[in-house]
Order: sequence, then C-alpha cells, then structure tokens
Amino acid sequence: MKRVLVSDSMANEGIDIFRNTPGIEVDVITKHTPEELKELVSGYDGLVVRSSSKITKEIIESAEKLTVIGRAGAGVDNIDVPAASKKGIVVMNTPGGNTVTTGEHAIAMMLSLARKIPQATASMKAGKWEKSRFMGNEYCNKTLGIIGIGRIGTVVADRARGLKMNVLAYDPFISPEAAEKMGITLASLDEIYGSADFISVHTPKNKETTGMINAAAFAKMKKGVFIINCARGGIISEKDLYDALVSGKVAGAALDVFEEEPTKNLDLIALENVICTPHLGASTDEAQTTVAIAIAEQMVDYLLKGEIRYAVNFPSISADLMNAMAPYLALAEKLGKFHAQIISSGIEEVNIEYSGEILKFDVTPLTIALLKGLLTPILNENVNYINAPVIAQERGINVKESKSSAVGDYRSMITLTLKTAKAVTTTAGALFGLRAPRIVRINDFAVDVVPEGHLLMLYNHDKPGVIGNIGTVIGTANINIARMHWSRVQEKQKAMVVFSTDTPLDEEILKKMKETTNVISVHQLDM
Ligand SMILES: NC(=O)C1=CN([C@@H]2O[C@H](COP(=O)(O)OP(=O)(O)OC[C@H]3O[C@@H](n4cnc5c(N)ncnc54)[C@H](O)[C@@H]3O)[C@@H](O)[C@H]2O)C=CC1
Ligand SMILES: O=C(O)C(=O)COP(=O)(O)O
Repeated sequence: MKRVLVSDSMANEGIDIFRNTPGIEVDVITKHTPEELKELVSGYDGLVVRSSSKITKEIIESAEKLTVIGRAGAGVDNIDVPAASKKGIVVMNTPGGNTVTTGEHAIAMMLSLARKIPQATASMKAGKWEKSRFMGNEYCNKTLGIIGIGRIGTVVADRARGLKMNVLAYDPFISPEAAEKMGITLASLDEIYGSADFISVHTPKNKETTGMINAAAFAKMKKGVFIINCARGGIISEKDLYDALVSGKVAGAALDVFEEEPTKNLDLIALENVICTPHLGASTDEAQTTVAIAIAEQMVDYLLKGEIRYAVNFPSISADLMNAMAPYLALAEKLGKFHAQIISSGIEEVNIEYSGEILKFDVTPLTIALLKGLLTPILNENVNYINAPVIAQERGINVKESKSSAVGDYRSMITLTLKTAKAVTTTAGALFGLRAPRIVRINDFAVDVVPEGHLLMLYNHDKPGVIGNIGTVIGTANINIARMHWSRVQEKQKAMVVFSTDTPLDEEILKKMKETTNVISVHQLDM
C-alpha cells in the first residue's frame, strides 16, 4: 500500500483519484506547523503540495519513505529540489494546468490597475461617489513589456494584443526564430525598461531572477510605468518597489505574490497605488480541477508503475515510451554495473557513445540509467534514477555523451569508456534480438556475455590447458558453470574468458584460480 499526504488544499477531483485507486491510501492534512509537517511526512510515500507548504531540506532529509513530491501547479520554488534529487525523490509539477487562468489573472490585474477598479469599488462601498478621483489610463497602443515569455507570458502576450497593445518580451532562453513563430517581438531588458508603459513578470523564481527588478531596474524605467507581478514574490524587490511607488517613478503596482506569504509588508499594500490579491493567480475552479487531476494521475502512475511524467528533476517518460525504451534502459544500467566491477580506482571521466537505432530516443534517461548502474556497486547508499546524476556530480565525475551514426555489427550499441587515475577502459553493450542485453566488448576483446547472475572475468596467457585447469578448480569446489565465453585478440597472446556460475565463488577458490598456471587476473562480478 502506498500512502499519500496532501498537505495543502486540493480540489476533490484529485483527492478522489487517490481514494479510488486500489493500492493507494490518502490523507488530507492542510493545517500544520513546519515541525508538524516534518513529523507527518515521514510516514508517507507521496506528498502533494501547492504553494503554502514549504518543503525544506530538513523535511526532505527526515522523510524516510518519501519517493515523490507532487506540486499541483507550476512553481516549485517552495520545494528544495536539489535536496529531493540527492535523496532520490522525484519532484513533479503540472505545467500548463493553470496557465490560462494565471495569464487571465495578470490581465485582470493590469486592467484593474490602470483603471483603479479596486480603489473605486472600495470607495463606493464606503458610500462615496468620487468620479474625479479615479482618473485612469488607456491600454490601446501602449507598450507591455513581458519578462519571461513561457506558457503564462505567452497567454498574457496574446490577450494583450487583443487589447491592441504593443508587446515586447525579454527571455534569454527563447531563440529569435521561436519567438517569431509565436509572433513575439523579443527585446533586451533595457529596451523594455526604456519603452514599456506596463511591465508584467512571468519568470520562475530562482537565483537569477530573485531581485532582478530592483532600484537599478526602476531607475531605467519610464516615469509612470505600471508593474504587475503574478509570478513570485521577491523577483521584484519589495523595498525598492515601495520607494519607486512613493517617488512616483512607478505609477502603480498589481501584486498577487509576495516575498513572504501571507505578507507582513502592510506598508507596501497600504499604498493607494497598489492593488493586490492573496496569491490567487491559479485560483479558479477550472485550473484547480485540472491541476488536481493531473498531479493525482501522475503520482499514482509513478507510485504504482514507476512512470515519470513532468518531473522537474528527471526527463519525462510516458508509459509507451518507457515500454519502448525499457530494453535500452536495462542495457545501459547493466553496462554501467558491469564496467564498475572491472575497474580498480576512482572514476574521473565517463564517456558514453550511443550509436544506431537507439538514437531515435532522447538518450538522457539512458545516461542516467547507466550512471545508476555504474554507481550502485561502488556506493553503499541507495542509488536511483533521480539521484544518480547528482551523486556523479558531487563525486566530481565528468560525464560526456556523444552520438555516432556509424552502425557496426549491432543495430544499436552503447560504448562506455571510463577514465580512472590508473587506466582508461572501454566496454560496449548491445541488444540480442529485441530485448536481451549483452556485453559485446571488453577493452580490445570482442565478447558475447549475458550480464546476469554471477560472472567471473579472467585474463590468461593464450596457452593450452588453462580452461581445463580452471574448470577443475571450479568443479572441485562443486560450482556449476552455466555459460562460458572465450575471446582473444591475437593467437598466443593475452586471452580472456568470462564464466557465468550458478553460485558465487568464495575467496579461497578465487585465490586458487589466480594461482593457476597462465592465469593473469580474475574478477568476480555480481550482476
Ligand atoms: N500567481 C500564481 O498563482 C501563479 C504563479 N506562477 C508562476 O509563474 C511562473 C511561470 O510559469 P509558466 O509560464 O508556467 O512557466 P514557464 O516555464 O512556461 O515559463 C517561464 C519562462 O521564464 C523564462 N525565464 C527563466 N529565467 C528567466 C530570466 N532570468 N529572465 C527572463 N526570462 C526567464 C523561461 O525561459 C520561460 O520561458 C512559475 O514559475 C510560477 O512561479 C505560475 C502559476 C500560478
Ligand atoms: O502554480 C503556481 O506556481 C502557483 O503559484 C499557484 O499557487 P497555488 O497552487 O494557488 O498556491
């Protein structure tokens, strides 16, 4: 039974999916202190959050069973994703589920801001009729600068064009060609600051964007600019925004998000030219139903079938793709696991070359699978698809991928070259038929090894009698040989034999084998 905790409010349609799925048990507990949440989480396999629960490193580190954190929404800045990745926990969100709703909120905020609708509403509710107090500004032919032209930014741009606004966008990760296809005019930040009448922010909150709109940025803006933030508090410095609003440089600000939530910055929101909502960007029935269903389905699929969709710390693999890639993932993992056991010092560099039909897939998950296989025999800690790249990086292992269109004897091949302080070694793997993994090369030796069970890899001088002598040592120990593959590069030089045995060999027998005439070295591998 997999247990899921929903720690922020979530639409019933999502909770029902958990409730109605055999094998899943769900609890909804939305009122908790951070300490209580830490205690609570430790008993669950899955955790669903929105923006209220802060999932810190401390919570993650103490969450013994947790394998997946689902964000019913877009931003994951309230989750310590690096800490989750290190612990092997998948973090997934529901991109797109609240895009239109949040874009509409930004437009609603912009429209309300320049026409002072919230202030006029409050005045009328207070029994007044202050027609001349609430003079506004028109949008038609004004310039809207959008910072971050992703999903939400694109919706805002589209709706703003309907209002006959000129739209400029800044996003360093969008190519001019992609922008042109979307009908977006890209501009530099300085161009936007210099020409925009309205500026709306739609980036994620991260190291680069935190505080990106600060006093220096306000100084470059047109006097009388309107600012809209429906992305994240802290992308705009609240202190610098306050000063710019008081000085009149900024004519008004519409804020849905705050540096701290619920905000304690009452001085800022008390300003006459600030309108605000309590993080309502995604709060529509439609968006909440969509994101709740999406995250529940994604988490059920992960918890029960291992299918990963929309993970922010792993490439997405649908069930169909997973099925198609499964033999290659198994091959990559086996190759890594095999190679890790034939080296004798720390890995400095991993070079992976993919060739043949395998190139029809995104090879990123294959590299992750290979790293998982490679690190598992070396480390005692649990290595999985999520933490393998993090562990490799932490250990200073340089991972390089390359692709080759050259197809040799195999339809697909993965060639792995490891550089250690002592040597550079190469192995290669291919599929036999459609599914069966094989090791097909060990350094200079062409082989055909089934990477399963207990293997013995032995180098010897290519002289008569070696096989007989080794067979006698293994047979005397009453150990059955299941398979055997012999290979040599050139007659009478070094040769190699790989045995597969039904049971592992103990140290004493291994020692006897190493002492056998003409044997150079013996490695036992556990696959
Ligand atoms: N107020 C609310 O309730 C909601 C807020 N959000 C916030 O909006 C953000 C954006 O959401 P989506 O559009 O769905 O994400 P998205 O990933 O589709 O778009 C983000 C865009 O920002 C761009 N970007 C990243 N760093 C940048 C930088 N330094 N300068 C300029 N552009 C940069 C990216 O290239 C991307 O195009 C989320 O991360 C979340 O924090 C999202 C949903 C609801
Ligand atoms: O999806 C997002 O990034 C949001 O900010 C929505 O936040 P919420 O789920 O309403 O707390």
